[in-house]
This record gives sequence, structure tokens and C-alpha cells, in this order.
Amino acid sequence: MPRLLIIEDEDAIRRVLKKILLDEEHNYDIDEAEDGLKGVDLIKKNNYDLVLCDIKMPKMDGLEVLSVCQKLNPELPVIMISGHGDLETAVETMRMGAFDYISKPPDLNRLLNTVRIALDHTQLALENKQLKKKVSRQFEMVGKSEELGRIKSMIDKVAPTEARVLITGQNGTGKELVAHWLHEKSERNKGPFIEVNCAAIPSELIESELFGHVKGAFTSANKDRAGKFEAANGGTIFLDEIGDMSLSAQAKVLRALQENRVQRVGSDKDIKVDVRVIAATNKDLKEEISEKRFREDLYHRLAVIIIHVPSLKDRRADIPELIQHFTEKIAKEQGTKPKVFDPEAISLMEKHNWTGNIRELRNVVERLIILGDHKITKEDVKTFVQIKRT
Ligand SMILES: Nc1ncnc2c1ncn2[C@@H]1O[C@H](COP(=O)(O)OP(=O)(O)OP(=O)(O)O)[C@@H](O)[C@H]1O
Repeated sequence: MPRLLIIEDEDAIRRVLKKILLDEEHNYDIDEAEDGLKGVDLIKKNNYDLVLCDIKMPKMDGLEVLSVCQKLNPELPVIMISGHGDLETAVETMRMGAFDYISKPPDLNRLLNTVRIALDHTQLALENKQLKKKVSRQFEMVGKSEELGRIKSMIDKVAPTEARVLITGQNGTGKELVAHWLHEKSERNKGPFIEVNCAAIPSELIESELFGHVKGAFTSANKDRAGKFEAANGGTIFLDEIGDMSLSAQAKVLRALQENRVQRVGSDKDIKVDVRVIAATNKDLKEEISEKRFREDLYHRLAVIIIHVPSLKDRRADIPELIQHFTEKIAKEQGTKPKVFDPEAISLMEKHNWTGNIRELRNVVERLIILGDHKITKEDVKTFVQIKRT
């Protein structure tokens, strides 16, 4: 039930507003306050979805109420009620962040419309927040190891800058998660995050994938197509497995980095792009350079900051939390109650000779959950994981 607050010193106006709103929607739960001070007090105590607030009031006027609201909850929409002579102030309140204003005496349709739009807006903001939380949970970086702590603080430092980042580490260590957070915690987070797995794209297609092509550029190019760099404009492009990129594509990426311009395959027209590049590799790029498989100039452009994500083997302190995390995730996927790992079972898992890929740990947890009883014991671990002590 939407909760509304009307702050208005004139009794008659308060009554009219309340009546109009309740006639339209019996479901509104409406509180009233006859001055700004009482209004602010109620806002502090309750969770409102919308506030209607008069501008001229004794004790505390509408402008002050609005500025307190903005501090307490910037997402709470405040609709100002303006009387004769304070239209200019009403416009000023919009600049300050009021959702809208209505004039006295209130016009029925305008009032109802404004309230409806403001409440939809609150609902949308709430859904957005929940969606964001869900997405953040999907990309949660779980673990208590010092190594992971260092990575997280690097992300916090580097993300807000425009610096290019090279993320190194073997497969399945969480490089993609790092890239995701570098984008999320940057100013570009409202822009797109485009991921390209360079190893998964055949070398003859990589240039067209990254830079797009024009019709007729090659046999199957039957229409113009934008590439990933253009798609990432205003955001971040994540070039995963960059060590697998062909030398000719590397040359074009280098140009894109130097000039912030790309050319679609088959065209000589420059297209300006504003993209932050984050790259990742499981290869030793220094070795690739010495073998002439990777351009040194590109390496230096990409590796302004290097974040190395150690193998799970080198950050075993993360294992207990990861087990818990995957147990809860799997239970949710299966619609069951999470099973419980015995502390001895966890300790045995910590010592297992893992490949270092976190996906392997997840698979093992899933296997134990499927095959074990409600409580996963040390014996289950010995039977189902084939523990080799390190
Ligand atoms: N710290 C962590 N907490 C929770 N899940 C994690 C963590 N690190 C990695 N994962 C999960 O492990 C899987 C592999 O992670 P990710 O894809 O980020 O690794 P990667 O190094 O990019 O792997 P690849 O090189 O194979 O692409 C993903 O499902 C990811 O969600």
C-alpha cells in the first residue's frame, strides 16, 4: 500500500487533497502534518513513497523540508504545492530536486496524474535497485584471503580512473569478475560493458567482430554492421584472452587505443569511440612478446595497471566461504534447503589438490550436495572428491 504524507498548514487544502487522493485510490495510506517541522519528524520515522509539501508554511517552509528530504532519502519524490505568488519559488524547487509542483487550488486531474507518475517512479527506482542488487550478487567476489582483499582494494583505487588494466591469471580464477567490478565502480557504469572472448572467435572474424564491417567487405558481409568497440562507446570493452588475438587485429586495437578511432572492415572512414579497455589473459604476455606473437607496444598500452588474480591454490583461505557461497547458490537453483558442510569436511576441502580453477570447486560442491546426505562429512569428501593431500 503506497504511503503518502501531506504537509500543509491550511486545514481545508489538506482535507481536499486527502479526499481527492482517497476517492481515486482507497489503497493510499495518507498521513498529514500541519507544518514543516512535524512533516520532517514523520519523514524521519516512517517510510513514505511520496510527500506533498506546501511551500509557504510557518516554522519550517517547503524549501527547508525539501532539502532535509534530499539529505534523508534523495529518491523520495516530493511534490510541492504552490500558492499565489510563489510560482517562481516552485520552479526553483524543481531545480533543487522536487519531483514536480501543483498550484493551489489543486486541479484534480493534474494532482492525480502527478501523484501517479511519482509513485510509478518510486516503484521503478525500487525495482532497479533490487535488480542491481541481484546483478551484484551474481558477480559477488567471495573470500577472505589477503590476496582477494588486495585485489578488491586495487579495484577500488583503479576503477574510478580511466587507466587501462590488464588482468592476469590462469583460467577460472575470477578475472571476468574483476573486469566487471572495474566497470561497475567507474564513472562509466551507466554505459555498456561489452565482453569479447578473443580466443572463441576465429582469427579471420575477430577484426569484423571488434570493429564491424561494411556491406561487401567479405563474402558473407551482406549488410553494414557495427563492431564491439562501437557498441562499447561510453562504456568499457573487456578483451578476454587477449593473448590469443591475431597480430593483425592487435595492430588495429593499438590504433584504436592510440587514436580513439576505429574503422569498420572494408571502410576507410574513421569512427570516433570513447571506450575504456580492460584486457585479460591467462598467458605470459612477456613470453608471447619474445616469441613475436604479441606486440610489445600494445602490451605497454594495455598494461598501465596489472591486476594479477592468483590461482585458488594460492589463496586457500577463500575456500570455506566459496563452499558456503556455492552451497547456497546451488540450493537456490534446485529449490531446496542448503546442505551443511561439517567443519572437518571443509578443512579437508581446503587441503585438496585443486587445479586452481574455481569452477572445479563449484562442480565438486555440487557433486557432494547431490550425492551426500543433509550433512556433508569428511567421509563424503574422501569418497567423492578423491582427496590428494598437498
Ligand atoms: N571470488 C569469487 N567468488 C565467487 N565466485 C567466483 C569468485 N571467483 C570466481 N568465481 C566464479 O568462478 C567462475 C569463473 O570466474 P571467471 O569467469 O571470472 O574467471 P576467469 O578467470 O575470467 O576465467 P576464464 O579465464 O576461464 O574466462 C565464475 O562462475 C565466477 O562467478
